[in-house]
Amino acid sequence: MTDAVVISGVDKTFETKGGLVHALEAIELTVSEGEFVSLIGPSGCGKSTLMRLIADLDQPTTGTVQVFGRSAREARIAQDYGIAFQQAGLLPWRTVAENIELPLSLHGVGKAAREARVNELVGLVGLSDFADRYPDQLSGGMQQRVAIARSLAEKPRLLLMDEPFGALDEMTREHMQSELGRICAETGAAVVFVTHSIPEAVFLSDRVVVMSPRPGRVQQIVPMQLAATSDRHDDMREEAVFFEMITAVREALHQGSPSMVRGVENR
Ligand SMILES: Nc1ncnc2c1ncn2[C@@H]1O[C@H](COP(=O)(O)OP(=O)(O)OP(=O)(O)O)[C@@H](O)[C@H]1O
Repeated sequence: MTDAVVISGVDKTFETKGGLVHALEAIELTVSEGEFVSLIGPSGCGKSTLMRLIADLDQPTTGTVQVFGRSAREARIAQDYGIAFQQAGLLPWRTVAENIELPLSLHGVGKAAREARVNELVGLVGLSDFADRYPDQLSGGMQQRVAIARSLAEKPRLLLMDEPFGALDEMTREHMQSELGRICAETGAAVVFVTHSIPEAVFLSDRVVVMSPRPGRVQQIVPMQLAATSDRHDDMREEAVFFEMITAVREALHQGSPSMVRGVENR
């Protein structure tokens, strides 16, 4: 089996008018095939930067990033993964259905198969009645759900998700977490997931990567001693072991300075 993501010795420095910003330092991280890994840490610790390096939207200053054994660049060209980032990034002149089917049409999937997949996906994200609307007719949370549906269109082996549920209300958010868990179990996709919510990270992940304040380093990797991600259900949110894992992640975050917890939600 080839690992989904291998990050070795990665540093990232930005040159700004105010001087050098050392965003990431000595990052080592491997995400196995089918594994769900969350990144959590204080605001500005480099979570989004790390995601952008994996997606080849930016390059490391030193070190390497591999995706399914290829360079990040080759993986991007081969479109080995689906992306859902904070900004929904929808095309305003395309309807919901047309946005979701875009990756499929780009890859020559036939009309009937595209329609069937889009129907499935709008149902999944609760937007069946909105398939013909345009993005500016939707709330921010709904736009985010369209972006999630689009990232899933091709059943990718790897999903890169940067706070995809940040704009959703709590009820929808928990629903989407359960759905994402189910989808990943079904498709065997590996996921790298950025969140500010400890319970969200715990509910979804096999392992939670706790990052330090800038320059972001991997401070601790906390394995979730819970049922397999494919067997997790909403009732788990009320179990003692769930709270134990929340405490374990919170304590890992607190290992840094007290300001560590800024930008991290306990809800
Ligand atoms: N293109 C850039 N140019 C200069 N500095 C940058 C750039 N991108 C990110 N940074 C800086 O790198 C650091 C890490 O930013 P990043 O957005 O990755 O953090 P984050 O952990 O995702 O934050 P948040 O939780 O607030 O979303 C920050 O200090 C940020 O200002």
